[in-house]
Amino acid sequence: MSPAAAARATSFAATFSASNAPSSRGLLHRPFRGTPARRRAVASMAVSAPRSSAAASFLERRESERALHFVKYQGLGNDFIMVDNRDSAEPKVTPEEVAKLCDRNFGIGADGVIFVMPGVNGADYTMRIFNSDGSEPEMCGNGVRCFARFIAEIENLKGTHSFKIHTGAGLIIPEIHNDGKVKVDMGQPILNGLDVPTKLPSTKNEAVVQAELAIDGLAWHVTCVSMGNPHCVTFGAKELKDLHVDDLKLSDIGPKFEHHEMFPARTNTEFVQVLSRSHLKMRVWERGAGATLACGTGACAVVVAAVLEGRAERKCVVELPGGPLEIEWREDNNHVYMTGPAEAVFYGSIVH
Ligand SMILES: N[C@@H](CCC[C@H](N)C(=O)O)C(=O)O
Repeated sequence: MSPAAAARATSFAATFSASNAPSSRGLLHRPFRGTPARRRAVASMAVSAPRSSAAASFLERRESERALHFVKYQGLGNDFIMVDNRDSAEPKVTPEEVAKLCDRNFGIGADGVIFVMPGVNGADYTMRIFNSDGSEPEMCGNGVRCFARFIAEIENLKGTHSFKIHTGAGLIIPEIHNDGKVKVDMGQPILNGLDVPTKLPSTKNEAVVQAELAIDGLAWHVTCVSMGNPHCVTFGAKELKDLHVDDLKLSDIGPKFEHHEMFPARTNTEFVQVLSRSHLKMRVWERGAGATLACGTGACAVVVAAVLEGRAERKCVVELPGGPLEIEWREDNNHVYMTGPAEAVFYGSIVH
């Protein structure tokens, strides 16, 4: 069955509504209090025609049957369907269903689905994320900022807050600031090539720095970094004078990195242009999601790689197609910190 046909065959139906519509209920039982921009975004997704009582009762019935409420969040255009899964240690949606829900034509459309689950090992919460192809990565930087804002919404918390989040990459600590931005302690980068993992030989102690990777007749110089999930960072190839990231055809070249035999767990790939020693521009091809507008773990890996290659300072602004992230790789504790936005864009329910 083609992916399109498979998506059509889904037993899910998603109904979208502004959360202050009369029939909105479940996850968030209160009016949407977003900024005007957020309200506009929500309104543009809502069905604006007045509901007949028959339609209203149909929607009420569908919602009360086995509706799973979600909130769609985005961080620099990296978008996620957030599910409140605090009452269960099992995700409420299967990986196959995730792929259908993330389909931009036949589903809700998203780069992934994120579940807020009960905390373990002393953490406040557990985050599980699934890519749009249904695969489960260890971590997601933009996702964890959305996760923090989503917790604040469902727990009705105002102002600054920080949480201990258990993830596949260990303990991650996001901190919500007064301006709504979220700063995240992303932990220490993993540089040992075998742990990234990559089969490329190490070039600097155990790290893989500026190693050659042959793709499409070019010898790409790559540095491999794990932020809990694997990243292959390149600033160019031997045969290329300068890399202009806007000129790349990511859908051609990205999959060749992602599925290269040197990456046994596949890889995320970042293509980077150095604008200055504190300003980098990148585009990303994500494992399991393809070209996205932003990748938080990717931006962290880029700064680590740029420092290892002597191209940049430890504190940089990283420009992504969806906007900038502030990244710092601190020398004193070896942790990487990421600061950026995250916001709710609309509310809806999935009917099983
Ligand atoms: N967009 C994310 C990364 C999501 C996971 C990634 N596709 C993987 O498979 O490792 C981010 O912001 O970090």
